[in-house]
Amino acid sequence: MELAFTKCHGSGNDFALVDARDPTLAAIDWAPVARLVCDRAGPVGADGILLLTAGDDDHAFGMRVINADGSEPESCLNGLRCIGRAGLDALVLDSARVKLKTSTAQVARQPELAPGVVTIQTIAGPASADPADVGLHVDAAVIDAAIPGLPNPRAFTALAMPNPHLITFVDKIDVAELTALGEWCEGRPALLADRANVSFCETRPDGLFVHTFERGVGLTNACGTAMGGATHAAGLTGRVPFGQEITVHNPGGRVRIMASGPGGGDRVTIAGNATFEYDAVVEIDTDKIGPLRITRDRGGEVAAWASVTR
Ligand SMILES: N[C@@H](CCC[C@H](N)C(=O)O)C(=O)O
Repeated sequence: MELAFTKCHGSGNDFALVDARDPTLAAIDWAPVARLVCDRAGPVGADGILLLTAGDDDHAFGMRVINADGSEPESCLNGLRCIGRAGLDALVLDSARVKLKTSTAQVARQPELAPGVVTIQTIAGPASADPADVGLHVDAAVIDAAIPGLPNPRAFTALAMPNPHLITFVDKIDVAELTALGEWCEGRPALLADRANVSFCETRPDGLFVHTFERGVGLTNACGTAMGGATHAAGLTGRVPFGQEITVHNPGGRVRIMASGPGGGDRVTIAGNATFEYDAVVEIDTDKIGPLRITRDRGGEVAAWASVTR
């Protein structure tokens, strides 16, 4: 098939976004396509595929995400900004309810965070520390505590956003340590029914810095559900008050986040870039991907994002 997509990113977390509102596209087995498209040695390279899907009576449109390894997670909040932009543009809306795999989120246009940087706000959740929601085989919620059976003694907070996250606050992020733990979780240990995204976070004067090893992907420039989870975890552990908007820095950029806490239904509100880099087509043939043909260059947006101070 000839696959038409928009290459996009939120904080450097990059995706091939496909308008799959047509039911014939929605029915495709996207796992092998994601593995071909996301391969960094191939013509595209991405952290995942985003599918803009048709809405229903309660939602203007929907989002599916396929990780680079072909697995389909419950959510992706950097991706939701890009899907939000695509859906709002397609339906000529300023805000919308969006259907995710197991939850509902809201998206809305925001003033540009810098000239030429399209900016979208997402509201998602609820964040849950219930171990059953996280797929963590322990007896009670884990909030800033060591997890028996985990090969890392740090104090973690385990959250479902609703995808599974293990979050720890450290003085200085050790990427080798983060990678080792992320890879251990990828091994489908009995402790974690659904694997987990792992994040190491540093506190900063204006907020947090979060680096994530993503389930089904590996180390990424940013992970929206992880940054939202880290802000919620910062509230649960008294590091940042619930209801306060902070800047969350990441290796790919920064976003603004507010975690409501229980009083606001444990939702996270994130505002950040939804940058479209180019539109293109590629031919996909079972286990082969053809050369990339760019149909629209969006270099102006790439440059606008590059000029944003980190
Ligand atoms: N990058 C995403 C999260 C994508 C899903 C994740 N890899 C998982 O498997 O849960 C984000 O921005 O939230």
